[in-house]
Amino acid sequence: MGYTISEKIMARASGNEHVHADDILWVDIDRAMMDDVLGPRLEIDDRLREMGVDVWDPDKVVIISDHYTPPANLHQANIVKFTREWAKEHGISRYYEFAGPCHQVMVEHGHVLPGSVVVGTDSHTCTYGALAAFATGVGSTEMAGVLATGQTWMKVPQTIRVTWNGELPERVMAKDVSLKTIGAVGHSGATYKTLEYAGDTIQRMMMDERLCLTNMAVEAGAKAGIVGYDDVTAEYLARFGVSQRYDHLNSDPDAVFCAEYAFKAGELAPQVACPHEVDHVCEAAEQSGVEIHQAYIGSCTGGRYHDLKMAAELLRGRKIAPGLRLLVSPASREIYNQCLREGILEVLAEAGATVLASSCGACLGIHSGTLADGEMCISTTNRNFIGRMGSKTSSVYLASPVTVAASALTGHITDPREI
Ligand SMILES: CC(C)[C@H](C(=O)O)[C@@H](O)C(=O)O
Ligand code: SF4
Repeated sequence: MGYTISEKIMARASGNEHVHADDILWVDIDRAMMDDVLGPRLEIDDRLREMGVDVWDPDKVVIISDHYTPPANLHQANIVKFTREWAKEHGISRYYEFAGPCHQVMVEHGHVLPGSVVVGTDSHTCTYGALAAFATGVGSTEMAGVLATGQTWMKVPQTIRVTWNGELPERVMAKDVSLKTIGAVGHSGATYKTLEYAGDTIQRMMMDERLCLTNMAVEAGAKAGIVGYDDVTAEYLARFGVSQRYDHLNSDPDAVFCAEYAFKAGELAPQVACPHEVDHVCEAAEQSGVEIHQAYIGSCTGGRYHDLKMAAELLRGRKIAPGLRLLVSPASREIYNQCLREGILEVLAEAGATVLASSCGACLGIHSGTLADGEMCISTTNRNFIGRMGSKTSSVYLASPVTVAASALTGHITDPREI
């Protein structure tokens, strides 16, 4: 019998030759990531003091102040200050702020390696599975235990294999693949499972697109999202000087999956997730009567270089609808600078976009783009829960960057292939 990628990683991390889905194990943590919201300031500082222990290995810890940067008020400013000082006090040199949402900062600074086990105090930590790592979100109390011991217990997840084959049509992106998949699996259909993406469509996807898929695995309830290791992974890692190959990090042909889904990429149309559930998915064209007030291109799932480039290609030489606001937040300072150098931000700004700092702010409605009562937004983010981007009476549609750009042009939800 063969093994899934998750089983292979869990075996290595627990010091066993082989493990199987549903085994409960102690695993060694290769990387612990904390953000400013659920990081040191909550349980963690108190619990470590109570236990009288310090961080087990400061070199394995990364802290990123991203949700509250730039701070919108004194409360947020003091949280960032506390987080910064805590990192210094505990000898954690990998501390970032004003660098962008943590899940982009982690991958573009080489903090995630294939086959590693990563835990983070943010639910979208599963993003790093795009690099064939096993990565998952944990609560602050659990993180305190990890910081004290360098270990945590885990049940080896069963794996749902999602296969996409064929060529994606023009202006259909990973976000559409992700939404279609979550629509089929359901918002709790993958609870405590690994959602593994495979097939030739996925193999052809660049890393920016794969990161969008694994990021949203948790929106189907998954413990982890994962894509097997291949040349795309190797080339991405080469940027950080990683020349080692990890060719064993694919599921064996006879691995056991608890469920399998298969989709044809050629048949996929641009998708939207309607308010207020991520699995409330339909084709963008079916919602063309919905007028919007705000369009948002940003976040750890929709603000990468390829996302902004696709949006700019559609918006070049055009103007957004009068009265509508288009906000753009590149998913990191690196992406911001690259888009600046290549003229992508200029194209977006000339179309009428307001370019914001790289931050989580608008994604969860805590600063720079909070929605007012009754407002409608189309967004490249990953959650459309009630009140997610501001007022409890506002609504959010999730879509790909190119669908958001097309909708910003017309003022209503628009299939980008109509532009
Ligand atoms: C604020 C934080 C707890 C949260 C998360 O864990 O995911 C946020 O990043 C989100 O996207 O909802
Ligand atoms: S960008 Fe949005 S989804 Fe990503 S970590 Fe920040 S708040 Fe969460």
